[in-house]
Amino acid sequence: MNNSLEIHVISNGKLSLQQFARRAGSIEPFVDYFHLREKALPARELVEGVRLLKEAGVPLSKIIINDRVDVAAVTGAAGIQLAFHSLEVTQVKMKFPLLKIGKSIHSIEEAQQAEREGANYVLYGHIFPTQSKSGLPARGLDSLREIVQGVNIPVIAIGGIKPDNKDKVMETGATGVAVMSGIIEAEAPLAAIKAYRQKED
Ligand SMILES: Cc1nc(C(=O)O)sc1CCOP(=O)(O)O
Repeated sequence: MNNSLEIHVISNGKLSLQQFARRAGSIEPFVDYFHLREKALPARELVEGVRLLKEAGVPLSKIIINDRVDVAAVTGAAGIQLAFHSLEVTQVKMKFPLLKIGKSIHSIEEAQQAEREGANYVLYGHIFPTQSKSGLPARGLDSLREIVQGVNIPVIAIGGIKPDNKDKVMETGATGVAVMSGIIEAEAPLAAIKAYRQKED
């Protein structure tokens, strides 16, 4: 397998943790990172979610927790995905220097600030129209390219990314893509992830 495209798969808050873990386990070799993004769940259930992921064959080195630094810390997950309402990158970095820190950003200024603060990568979107962000205009490939050229850390693109548009995303210089509905909600997640991995030679 050619792993040049970094693929992040994000939970959607709709599947049970058991379902998410089972599907994650079935596609684990093809995925670089799994994000546990379950805004409605309390910390204790998120910790259980990490346990289920590990049981399904997903190593801690591939698990990123959304927002909840406490959950990342106690589980030993590899990373944390911070949003605008989360703790600041600098605060997290000071206490947890080994944690991989991703910051969700929506402008070039936010991207550059995240880089200055020590984020390991930024997540930028939404690039294409997506049901997850209906009503908000998509930011498009040109603005993604501007972000990529404006920082020295990896940029992961998110929002409406499908097998037939991921090559255009990669052409901007983005390091990878993050996908919610296109993989984990697919009827056949394994076929779906393989479609994202095609034509990468
Ligand atoms: C979780 C999330 N964050 C976004 C952002 O723009 O920051 S877009 C998004 C949802 C992406 O879902 P899908 O892959 O199904 O389009």
